[in-house]
Amino acid sequence: MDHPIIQLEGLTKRYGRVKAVDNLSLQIGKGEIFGLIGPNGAGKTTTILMLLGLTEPSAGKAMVCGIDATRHPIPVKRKVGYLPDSVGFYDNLTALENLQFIGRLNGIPEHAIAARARKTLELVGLEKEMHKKTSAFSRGMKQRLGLADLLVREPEVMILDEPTLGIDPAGIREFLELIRQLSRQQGLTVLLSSHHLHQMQQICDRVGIFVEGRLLVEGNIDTISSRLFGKEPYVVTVTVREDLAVHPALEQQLRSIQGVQDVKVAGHAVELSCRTEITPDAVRLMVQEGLSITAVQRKAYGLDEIYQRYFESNPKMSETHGKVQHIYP
Ligand SMILES: Nc1ncnc2c1ncn2[C@@H]1O[C@H](COP(=O)(O)OP(=O)(O)OP(=O)(O)O)[C@@H](O)[C@H]1O
Repeated sequence: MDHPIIQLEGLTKRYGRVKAVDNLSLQIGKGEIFGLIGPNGAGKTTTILMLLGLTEPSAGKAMVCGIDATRHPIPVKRKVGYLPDSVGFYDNLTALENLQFIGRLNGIPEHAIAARARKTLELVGLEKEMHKKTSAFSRGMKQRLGLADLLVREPEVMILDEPTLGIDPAGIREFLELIRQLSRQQGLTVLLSSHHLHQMQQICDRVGIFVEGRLLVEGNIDTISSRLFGKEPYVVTVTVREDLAVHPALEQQLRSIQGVQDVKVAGHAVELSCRTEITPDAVRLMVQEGLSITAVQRKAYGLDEIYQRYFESNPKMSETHGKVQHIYP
């Protein structure tokens, strides 16, 4: 990577006997959206705290925008905006007043504060609500205001910890889209920590999977997926209108198609596992048998499956021998 904005080298944090973060090395480039994924206690928050200079590492280094976060925490805080999972505001002030107050605290010149606060509220989609008191704000509106609170300081890096917690589904979509736009339009680097794998899949350019303080794998989701599941059979589910109990011969007919490894018939659906793409052959056969196809769905291996493979069944952990897998496209 040419110009990493975040550079972690051998970063380690011990709390007594617990290694909350264990020898973490990672680089994140300008404008990237990077997702930190892992079960509770994996070390995500501790990593964030070290990046912000709020916790001192036991070993290793965290550099942000070329600044050592441990030695120079104050200049780092000027470059990094942190959105915790829940943000507090002065309830008796309006959104605009809250933001102006934050601007003043952060040394924005008085003549520039009002215009910058308004512009930022427009950017996060709160232009209509800027004169409302924040006591009347919903959770989603508060998260947007949290984002504005961070953006008004014009950071280079945004660190967001579970930013969509408690927001409704439509609000989540809009919020994620907003983060993506900000990153793309302003070249903002985003570090996102979340347990919501679907959301992470939608928004992240790269993810890192943590467990017990160690980074097990990092890379682009599609690339990790094809590495992990590239040799798996294709799994296709074909659904029909008819009850397949009255077609007892179908299973055997499908098994005779070349490339088919397994066939499971249940109710109105057939699940085919195959070495090659045989969906057209299977569908043709089923139509010839007089069946009415209502859906054909190929199994996709996304972040959910990757996560499951890494922790819940855990088969790959021993193969990594404690080394991180850097997976490049
Ligand atoms: N101040 C502390 N004192 C002692 N142990 C701590 C402290 N902070 C974190 N830990 C321990 O460090 C480990 C990593 O915790 P951390 O909060 O970084 O995990 P996390 O991945 O952010 O988890 P979550 O998803 O629950 O937020 C855990 O075992 C935790 O108990």
